[in-house]
Amino acid sequence: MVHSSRRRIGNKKKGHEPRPNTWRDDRDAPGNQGYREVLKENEKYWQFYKEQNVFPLEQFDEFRAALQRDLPVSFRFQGCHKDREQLIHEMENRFFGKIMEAGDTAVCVPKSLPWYKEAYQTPMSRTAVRSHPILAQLHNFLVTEAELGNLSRQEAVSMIPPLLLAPTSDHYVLDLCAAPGSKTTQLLEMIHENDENPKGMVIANDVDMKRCYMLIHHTLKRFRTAACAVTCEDAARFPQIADNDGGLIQFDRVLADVICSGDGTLRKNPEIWKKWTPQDALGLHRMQIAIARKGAQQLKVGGRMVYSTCSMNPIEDEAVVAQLLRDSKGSLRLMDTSTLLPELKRENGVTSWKVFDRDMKLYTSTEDVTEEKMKKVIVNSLFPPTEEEAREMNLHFTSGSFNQIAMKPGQINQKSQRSGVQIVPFVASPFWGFSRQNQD
Ligand SMILES: C[S@@+](CC[C@H](N)C(=O)[O-])C[C@H]1O[C@@H](n2cnc3c(N)ncnc32)[C@H](O)[C@@H]1O
Repeated sequence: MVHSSRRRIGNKKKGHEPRPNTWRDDRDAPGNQGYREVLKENEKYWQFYKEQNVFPLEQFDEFRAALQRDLPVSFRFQGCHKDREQLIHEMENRFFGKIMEAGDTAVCVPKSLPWYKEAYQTPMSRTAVRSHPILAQLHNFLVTEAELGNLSRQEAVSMIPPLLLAPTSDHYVLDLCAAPGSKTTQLLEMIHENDENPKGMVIANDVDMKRCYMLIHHTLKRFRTAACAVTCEDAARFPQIADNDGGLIQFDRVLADVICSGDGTLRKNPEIWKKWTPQDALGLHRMQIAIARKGAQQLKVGGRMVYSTCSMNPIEDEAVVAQLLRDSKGSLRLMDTSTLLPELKRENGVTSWKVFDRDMKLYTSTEDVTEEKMKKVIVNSLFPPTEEEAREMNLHFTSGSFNQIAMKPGQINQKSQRSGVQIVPFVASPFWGFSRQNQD
């Protein structure tokens, strides 16, 4: 199934009224105290992350407190909007001065992110913003501009993968797990940045039909473009696409913002507090590898892929990246991304981790598995590489924030030659992408 966003926009009914003056996700609307009622505790979660070494133990209390705080409000002005600077100016003039004059110490003026100057963040939650008299006016301004397609409300970490991919107007981009589409929009903005009719395009794919609908009718409706097609396919089986001359399209950029346990999104998805166990990640491991592998197969020689999740769990991040590197037999390599977005604070990835099941039983290898039903779950690729293998892979480049993979000549599989590919695994926030070939 392929939808052209131009056809969709062309069919838009005349006189269509803007949606109500509210963010789409209304869980923190007055009267709905959903966030408040959730007990922000999960002993297994804390124990699991204490064992994983993804950050120094002395930072544990800070980590815990950060996850228990409300999600900060963040938004970004759309990259290809001609009047972007003027709009930013208007926002600052109309609201920021008034907020500072009010002298309320509990109020924080949104600040531009050091690594993305068109994006803003305030540590205040949406509920706090909406209940403050001046900030509520700012909120209404943001809602209106979002409806008009001039800005996107998006978590700050979610903005990073497209920035790392940095597509240009002639790039073919594959967004393998795209819905609801905040990164798809950002990628589209980037290919439109200096070109109203770019040669390149974004293929936005998601396996979930309802979420594809949401991507088209909620997200893409605000962005007029003929440079996007939406497909509904299992990313692990994404087909090879032919161009007009029958040649197979290879993508310049691939985003693998994969399905994951979402355990880095506790502030946005509080129900995870109640139900999270280490088993969530175990069940997704093979799918994540399959999607990442398909993305790498669709990548052009010299292209770049970002693998990202919204989990800090090494099983969903480093273990997947390590297996992808093993499978690539030298045709992919991780790149040090420290020169990209230099103002972004980031941590090195880990090279060693522990494998626990639902009951926090520790496995050191597949030989520890006694239960028959766990034999398919506890597989070799869950376990950390040897020190030597980790060093050869540059696995430490994978990071609590993100990292890249560069590329050297080689083969991904017997049927496709690749070289010069870059992969950027992105950890601790939500995202990834891929596609399917005719082969296996
Ligand atoms: C983390 S969300 C993607 C967020 C999205 N990239 C964005 O920025 O808005 C993961 C998405 O993967 C989709 N998904 C899950 N399994 C998939 C599969 N096998 N193939 C393609 N998409 C899949 C889910 O429906 C979900 O929309």
